[in-house]
Amino acid sequence: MFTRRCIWVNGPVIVGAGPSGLAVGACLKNRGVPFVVLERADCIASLWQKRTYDRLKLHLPKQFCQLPYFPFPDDFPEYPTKYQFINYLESYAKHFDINPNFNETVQSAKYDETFGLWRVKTISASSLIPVEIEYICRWLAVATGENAEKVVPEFEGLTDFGGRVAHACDYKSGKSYCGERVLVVGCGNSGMEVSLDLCNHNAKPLMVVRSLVHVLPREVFGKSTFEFAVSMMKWLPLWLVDKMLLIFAYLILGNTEKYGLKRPCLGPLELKNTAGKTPVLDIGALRKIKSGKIKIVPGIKKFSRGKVELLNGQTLEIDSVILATGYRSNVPSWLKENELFSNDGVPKNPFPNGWKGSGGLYAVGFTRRGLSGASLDAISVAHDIANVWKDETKQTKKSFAARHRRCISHF
Ligand SMILES: Cc1cc2nc3c(=O)[nH]c(=O)nc-3n(C[C@H](O)[C@H](O)[C@H](O)COP(=O)(O)OP(=O)(O)OC[C@H]3O[C@@H](n4cnc5c(N)ncnc54)[C@H](O)[C@@H]3O)c2cc1C
Ligand SMILES: NC(=O)C1=CN([C@@H]2O[C@H](COP(=O)(O)OP(=O)(O)OC[C@H]3O[C@@H](n4cnc5c(N)ncnc54)[C@H](OP(=O)(O)O)[C@@H]3O)[C@@H](O)[C@H]2O)C=CC1
Ligand SMILES: O=C(O)C(=O)Cc1c[nH]c2ccccc12
Repeated sequence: MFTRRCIWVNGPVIVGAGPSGLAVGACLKNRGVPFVVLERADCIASLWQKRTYDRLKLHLPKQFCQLPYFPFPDDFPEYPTKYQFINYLESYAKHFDINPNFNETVQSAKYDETFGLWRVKTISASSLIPVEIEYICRWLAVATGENAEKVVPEFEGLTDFGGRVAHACDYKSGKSYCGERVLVVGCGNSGMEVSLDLCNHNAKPLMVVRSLVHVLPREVFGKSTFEFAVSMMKWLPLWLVDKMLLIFAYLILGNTEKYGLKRPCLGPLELKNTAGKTPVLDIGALRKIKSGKIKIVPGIKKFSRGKVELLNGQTLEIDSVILATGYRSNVPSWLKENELFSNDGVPKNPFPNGWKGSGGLYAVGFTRRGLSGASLDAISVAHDIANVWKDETKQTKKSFAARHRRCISHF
């Protein structure tokens, strides 16, 4: 049973209260534009609060991770812990007085051509009886993130496996895996860091590497690799910066291919830009791979009770499986639109041209450039909305009320 409500918003509706949603909210506050933030979870930054492991730290230096108009505290380390980052985001929301509507999942959003307005339908689970709400607004800012849903591939026989199977987003610590042989599927930053954490808790990780991967040292000669790349890109073409990164990686890490980690032909930054594949920034997993504490294994053929059969024909006994197989956007499941967003749920136009659609639609945080990309989007989006909002609110309140009434009676 549902009760129904309809709400007019005199400003944008922002979907998602992660760093992107908070950043665009803060930028709008600075310009005096009212808004509503809708969040499916019961807290801000749910990815960071609920779907990350305990020992996670930001892997880019802090100056690339702070949001607009509110710097990190001076005493933050170069790589803040997830708890420090969450505290910062809580202070951010408080500082800008952003109060999202929690436990409210957007089910659909559709542009109403007749009225030139967005109709955003949600289900709110805050009270005992779920409430269906329709928000009506001129602007819609999508901030649901590139990591909204976990990717769980299908594997033959996995249902017969019998042991514990978890996605990396549900992994907290290696403590409960102590002594176990754990198959970690995937070798992105999650797979590498989960494997390292398992090692540190005396578990025995076997990491599946089915294709090619760039592993870079997090620092080159005491300076962040990412920072070095960003400064070099001001002067040099991307391919040349990539070549330099690969030379440094070779000098510092050696030939990773020797350990089963073959590099793609495209350089790490070019691959990030074209395919969105993030290079691994190594924080110690490679040392464990070299010493044999993390074992690299090829792709999976199938599972059976307590066992995995690999593509090279080898069968291994394992106790548990962790799927570090990545994430995807959920935009196609609720946004009825196909101009700004592709079927994959990310903007069709690459950075820096993917933040604006038509009819007052915006995307924040889909640049494949992490938190710094989200901040840039937020500034552009708020600037754009604020200009139109000011013009439109100059119209008499009467005309707004009339539009609002007509639109609601239509509903
Ligand atoms: C483990 C991990 C570590 C990372 N580390 C870094 C790093 O060090 N540096 C960096 O720059 N980037 C990092 N990233 C990238 C990451 O994408 C950003 O840090 C950041 O979280 C993106 O913010 P966002 O607000 O766009 O998305 P999210 O943080 O995912 O927030 C989106 C919000 O939208 C909500 N939502 C989704 N669908 C709906 C719906 N239908 N209705 C209502 N609400 C909805 C979600 O509940 C969520 O709270 C990391 C990512 C992961 C997975
Ligand atoms: N410290 C930090 O700040 C951290 C940051 N992150 C960030 O979070 C985001 C997500 O990272 P992550 O979770 O690692 O996801 P990724 O998408 O980066 O990696 C997914 C991995 O899973 C593999 N995979 C997928 N399907 C299969 C399959 N069927 N069989 C075998 N392997 C498979 C992929 O292999 P293939 O390449 O062959 O498709 C790839 O190695 C990234 O942007 C990352 O940088 C994550 C962890 C820590
Ligand atoms: O951590 C992530 O997922 C990011 O997207 C951050 C990021 C943006 N550009 C990069 C280039 C190399 C490594 C990480 C990133």
